[in-house]
Amino acid sequence: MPAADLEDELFPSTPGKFKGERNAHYYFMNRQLHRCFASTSTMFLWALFLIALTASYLSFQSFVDTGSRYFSASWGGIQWENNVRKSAEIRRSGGMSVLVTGAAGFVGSHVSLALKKRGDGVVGIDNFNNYYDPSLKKARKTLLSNHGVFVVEGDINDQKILEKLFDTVAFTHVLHLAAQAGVRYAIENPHSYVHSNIAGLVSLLEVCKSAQPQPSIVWASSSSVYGLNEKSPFSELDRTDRPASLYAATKKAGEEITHTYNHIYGLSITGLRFFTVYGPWGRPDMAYFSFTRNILQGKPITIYRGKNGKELARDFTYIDDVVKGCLGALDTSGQSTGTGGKKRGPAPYRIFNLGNTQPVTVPTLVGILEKNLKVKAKKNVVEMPGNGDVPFTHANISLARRDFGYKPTTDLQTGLKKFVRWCGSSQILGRKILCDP
Ligand SMILES: O=C(O)[C@H]1O[C@H](OP(=O)(O)OP(=O)(O)OC[C@H]2O[C@@H](n3ccc(=O)[nH]c3=O)[C@H](O)[C@@H]2O)[C@H](O)[C@@H](O)[C@@H]1O
Repeated sequence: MPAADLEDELFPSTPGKFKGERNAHYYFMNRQLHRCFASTSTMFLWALFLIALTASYLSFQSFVDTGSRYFSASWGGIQWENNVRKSAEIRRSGGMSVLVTGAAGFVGSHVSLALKKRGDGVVGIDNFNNYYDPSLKKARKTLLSNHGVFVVEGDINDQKILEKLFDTVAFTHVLHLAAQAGVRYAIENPHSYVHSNIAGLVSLLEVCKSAQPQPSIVWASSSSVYGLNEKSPFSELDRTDRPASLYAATKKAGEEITHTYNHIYGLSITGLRFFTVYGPWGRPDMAYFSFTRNILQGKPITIYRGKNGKELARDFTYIDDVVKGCLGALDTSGQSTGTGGKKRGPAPYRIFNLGNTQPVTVPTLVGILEKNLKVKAKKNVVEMPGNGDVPFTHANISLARRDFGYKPTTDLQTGLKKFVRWCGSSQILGRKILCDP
């Protein structure tokens, strides 16, 4: 290598260095231009190369997406459509075809079964998330499938799947139960509440408002919307603007959002405020269920206590009573009035409490479990952490009684006895997966 070149390599020149020497300056400019062009063309080639690389990556991605959609789609296709249509078939005069969201959930599976048994058409949708053991949800799905109810695996945030369902079946009703449940979990995972209870709800309502014909909608609100309300029993006319948890706030938001869709698009809306629903096939995250499991496993349970040592109380409501309430609400929902996404007249907008009207304290609940399980609980009594709980709930149910004859008949003693029996039965998951040590 010539010395000058070597020098250039070792000490890269700057324009200022050669200012006084004309030749050297030209020589230098030449070299710079040459370099500049050389580097521009190299850059150009690199750019071309990168563009080609990106293009081939994108087309590969779209191939993979199309391929995986084609090969692994859990919905769509002739067989799938046949399953949906068959499941939605109405087998009684004056019957309904109902899309049940959250059908593999606790309340969803019970109501789906009850609808099917009386001859209504039912199609379920559920995202089988892992908020609690999804094997319980799969087991509920199997139970439903054995009774002719098809449950589609999908998320209510996916409007395409919802549109496909409405393209396949002209649902007369939607029973919307899919939600992120649980009061205290909102501290850990606030976004899941917004995702399911707000975004998911809007996604569903968007599809319902455009459906031809529009379905009537019955959906699950919650007793938690009463929040810090102290007036007892809770009436639908009481204040619900002081939620104590994000869960409650999203359910309250749901009541407002559904009102908007009723007002603008003429969707018939019925919101049901469930009061701590319990029973067989229930949710393992709820106190009665987790207490049962811990007592059976010899583990301690934590009992929360309110201010000044006051015992917490809930208007625990047995699942069969809630099922009757859901059927009553569906039967009396009235029709939506919109077509082509436009309201043609006023449509019903209703809200009902579905409670038991007999609040029971948490220590009493534990006592009943101990009696049924024949095991003493190891109790840790602690002050209620400020994570969303309210001290008590108590439903006034006169509206639901007046409008569809809602009348709960199962007290906590009887209901927990049935739950414990379910837990102990061998042919189902209850004892094996969820209750056994
Ligand atoms: O009524 C409702 O709307 C709500 O009812 C239940 O919420 P919650 O009443 O809090 O039911 P549990 O989680 O079973 O708790 C029942 C009672 O046991 C207490 N508890 C819970 C857990 C625990 O470890 N210890 C304990 O003392 C709670 O503070 C509460 O007073 C459901 O989990 C919600 O999804 C539903 O919306």
